[in-house]
Amino acid sequence: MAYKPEPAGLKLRLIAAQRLKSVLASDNFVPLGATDLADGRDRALANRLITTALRRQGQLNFIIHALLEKGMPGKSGTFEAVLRLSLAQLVFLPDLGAHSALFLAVEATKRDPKARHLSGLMNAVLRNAQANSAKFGMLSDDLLIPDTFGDTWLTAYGEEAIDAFSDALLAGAALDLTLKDDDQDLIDSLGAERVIADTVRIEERDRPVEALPGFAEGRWWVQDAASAIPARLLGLEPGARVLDLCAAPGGKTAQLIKAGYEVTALDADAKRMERLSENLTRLNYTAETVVADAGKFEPPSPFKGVLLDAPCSATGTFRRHPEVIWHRSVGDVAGRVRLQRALLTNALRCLDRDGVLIYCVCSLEPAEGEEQVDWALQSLPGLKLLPIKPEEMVGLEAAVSAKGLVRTHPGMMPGGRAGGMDGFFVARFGRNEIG
Ligand SMILES: C[S@@+](CC[C@H](N)C(=O)[O-])C[C@H]1O[C@@H](n2cnc3c(N)ncnc32)[C@H](O)[C@@H]1O
Repeated sequence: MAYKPEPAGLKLRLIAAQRLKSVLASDNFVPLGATDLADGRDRALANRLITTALRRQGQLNFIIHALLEKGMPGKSGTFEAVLRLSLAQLVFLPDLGAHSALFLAVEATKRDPKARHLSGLMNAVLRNAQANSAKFGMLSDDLLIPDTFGDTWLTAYGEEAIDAFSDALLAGAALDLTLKDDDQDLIDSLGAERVIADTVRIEERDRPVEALPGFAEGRWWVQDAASAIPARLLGLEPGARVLDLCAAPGGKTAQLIKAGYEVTALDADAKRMERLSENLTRLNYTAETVVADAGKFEPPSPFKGVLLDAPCSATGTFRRHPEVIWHRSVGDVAGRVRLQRALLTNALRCLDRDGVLIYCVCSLEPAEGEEQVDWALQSLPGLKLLPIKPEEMVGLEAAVSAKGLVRTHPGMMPGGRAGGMDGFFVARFGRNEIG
């Protein structure tokens, strides 16, 4: 049989389709790396196709609904993923050319034994999409945010913020780092800009994180500007014993060590704790590590500080994980709310009489943030609110509410910088005498 070379661009689409398929089936999105696809240009293109398909998921749902009369065929292998990647290219990435989208989608479908019989349908649907691409390209951004969250967010944050959320979803996130030591030469060599406190931001990079200056020497760690806020608000004396509950992979643990505290880092997930240990080793930091359930942990003696970065819906991370807003249901949020209450209750048991407790979540849901504070103040008489003051949040004073709670969202500009930040909620508590 004559050797038939593989069409250029097919391999990257097959690999991209597998990754997208796994994310559609509920995996977290992890960009393709060199081990997935060695060629850097192919990898960049494959990641661009996947991220466009994920960020535009709401609009693609609309288009697919309009084009597939009988809905998505069941048990059809990579058909849906290939279709979404190809629609993303045809409608939203016109610079990549329509021909390759069509031709390679059909080729990719033919190579999947479970989808092969649908190559004609793929061709017909994409031709229809091509004919209507101008119309589809003008679909409303309102489709980008699912109804599950759209209404709550509109009530909580207002229309202007929601528009900014859509922009942020499409733009993705810059790379924020927390510096171990302040060094302007390092910041310059990273091509970074200061954001707030010890957070710097890299807008564009041409290398993987591990190849950036200072990584191997442990001079910084990756941490979104919003995620770096909670640990700064403990405000204890250096040397204080601090318990980091739900600590892995250790971004906040590293900050607590940097602040001079004696840190115990706890997480229920042993594998994630291994990552925490590796991260601390790279940074030349040390902490006591414990693998345990934060809801049941009984420390030998109470801590001056407890930071509870509770498991949550993670909707605030949608700039880097656009899939979360499609994966999470109202029921998921309710389940996280119950877990957070159990963890908060035990966090209080771990806290010294004059201790400080930080509760935070990377969620945009008031149910996991502001409403949890209302619940805690009513249900845990041992807790009192220690309001956070705007002057503790230099460059982000607007994130502090009248009650002294911190709420960030992707429409905010930390330090006046464009590019947004994750959605985060932070509350600070102390102990009541009766507690
Ligand atoms: C938001 S992540 C923590 C991020 C971390 N604080 C940081 O800054 O790098 C939430 C963590 O909670 C952990 N977790 C979930 N349920 C837990 C439980 N019951 N007890 C302890 N850890 C738990 C997860 O394994 C996960 O590592």
